[in-house]
Amino acid sequence: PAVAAKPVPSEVLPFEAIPRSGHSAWLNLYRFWRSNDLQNLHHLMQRNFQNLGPIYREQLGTFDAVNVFLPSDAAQLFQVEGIFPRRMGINSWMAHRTSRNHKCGIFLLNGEQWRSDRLVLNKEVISPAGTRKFLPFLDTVAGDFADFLHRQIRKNTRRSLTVDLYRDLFRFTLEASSYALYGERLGLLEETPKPESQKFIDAVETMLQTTLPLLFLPPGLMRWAKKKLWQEHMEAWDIIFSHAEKCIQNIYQEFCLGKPRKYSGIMAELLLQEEMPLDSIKANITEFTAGGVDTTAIPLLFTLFELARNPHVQTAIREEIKAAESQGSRELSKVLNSMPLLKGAIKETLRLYPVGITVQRYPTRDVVLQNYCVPAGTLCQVGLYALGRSPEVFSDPQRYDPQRWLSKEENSSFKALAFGFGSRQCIGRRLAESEMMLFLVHVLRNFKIDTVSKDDLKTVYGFILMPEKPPLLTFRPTD
Ligand code: HEC
Ligand SMILES: C[C@@H](NS(C)(=O)=O)c1cncc(N2C(=O)c3ccc(Cl)cc3C2(C)C)c1
Repeated sequence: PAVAAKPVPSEVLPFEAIPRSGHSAWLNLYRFWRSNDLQNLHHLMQRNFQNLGPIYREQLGTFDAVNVFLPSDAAQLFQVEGIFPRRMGINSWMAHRTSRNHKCGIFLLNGEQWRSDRLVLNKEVISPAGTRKFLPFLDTVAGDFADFLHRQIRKNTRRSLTVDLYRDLFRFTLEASSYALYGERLGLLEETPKPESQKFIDAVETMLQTTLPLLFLPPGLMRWAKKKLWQEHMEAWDIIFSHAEKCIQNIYQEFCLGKPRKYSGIMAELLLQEEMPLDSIKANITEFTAGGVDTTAIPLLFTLFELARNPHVQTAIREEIKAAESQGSRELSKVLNSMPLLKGAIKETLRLYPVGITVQRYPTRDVVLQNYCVPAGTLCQVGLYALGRSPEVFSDPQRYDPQRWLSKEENSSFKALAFGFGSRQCIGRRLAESEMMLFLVHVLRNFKIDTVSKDDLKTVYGFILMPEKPPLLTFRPTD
């Protein structure tokens, strides 16, 4: 009998055939440095996708990655990430922990160590039950911020306030996340905040800024090639760790003197549970303290700007907030879940301004991306900036339209990737989302927000995506 002809699979192309950006690895790195182009990495990736197509390979010094941006390819990477998903390590951060003999938090851990810490932390930091417990703390701080703005306005004769909110937003996110983590107020929203906390905020910014130029260098080289930068980086880390150490000591001492009877923050719960050694709790709480400042403040600034230059969207969200509140004061998590448009605004901000511009994975087995064979162990990156602004993925991508997330279609299908995906996604996701939503509920209920410039904000990449110049915003009381 004739053998049935087997269907010919459209043959998968070899790995070496993937289009490449730039030239040799070291020449590329040199060009980046000389042209200070690292801060435009997100724009360069977008241009490479436009010129080379939906997949391309990039070599920068020792860094060698396959870049994709379509949701279907992100889904493929999720399928092969395994039970210990991995991102590229950060040499300068690891070097600091080793030299000071600090333990690493889950961001820097991998394998079994990562998984065992992550599973314990999930319960207090990202689970719905854990989130419900710290929501009231965030709500208190968001309310205090609205009062802080009212106090500033009363100082003016014109009953309005035009301000660069950049520094105030950093104080808000540090105040809010510290309250959720330690159950303690830092007092950053009062008239004279303690200089020590401002020093911490500045140290986080310096650390993030100095991370980028060191990112693509092997440890040995980075100490000598960029001596001054290296010292600045180490000093910033030492300030970060000493601040976190002080907060942790305070609560640990109180804990030893008598176990708190009611919920008093994430750190206290971790101490009570005794499922993690103290030095691991410290390492992770330090990551959360430092990781909870810029990452949440900057998207808030972008959201305020977009609501200021899209007054109709701002009004629609204000109506949604009033409607949600008129349904009587129910539990905070229920109130937040009855504001889909506000949630959509957060998603819209993170689509256009993704704080982390890529999600990285090492496939645990060979995977086919855009019909090319990508071997297991190859560093792959999903370009979130290109994804969020691609007309192939979002209709009318330039338009700030929270409504687009209310339709079933947009929500699923690997399009909202700003917090990553799977078991290794951002553990601070619920903390960040809740902080931003509660902040906007209190601010939008009390103030109308305006801005003069309607032009797009230029963005720069400094290990986090931020505005080149912070926008000037005007706040006027609504009543
Ligand atoms: C309180 C701490 C905290 C806050 C706030 C926070 N992050 Fe994270 N984020 C982390 C930690 C810790 C990790 C590493 C998680 C891991 O490796 O298990 C992480 C990882 C990530 C990742 C990588 C996820 C992946 O799948 O690899 C992304 C993307 C991310 N965060 C985005 C964000 C965005 C966007 C915001 C704010 C709008 C934010 N983060 C705010 C702590 C935070
Ligand atoms: C910006 C984005 N980059 S990412 C992870 O997507 O590549 C990101 C997202 N979520 C959290 C962070 N963090 C920080 O900012 C930070 C500072 C100091 C320390 Cl000790 C730990 C951190 C982490 C990694 C938590 C950074």
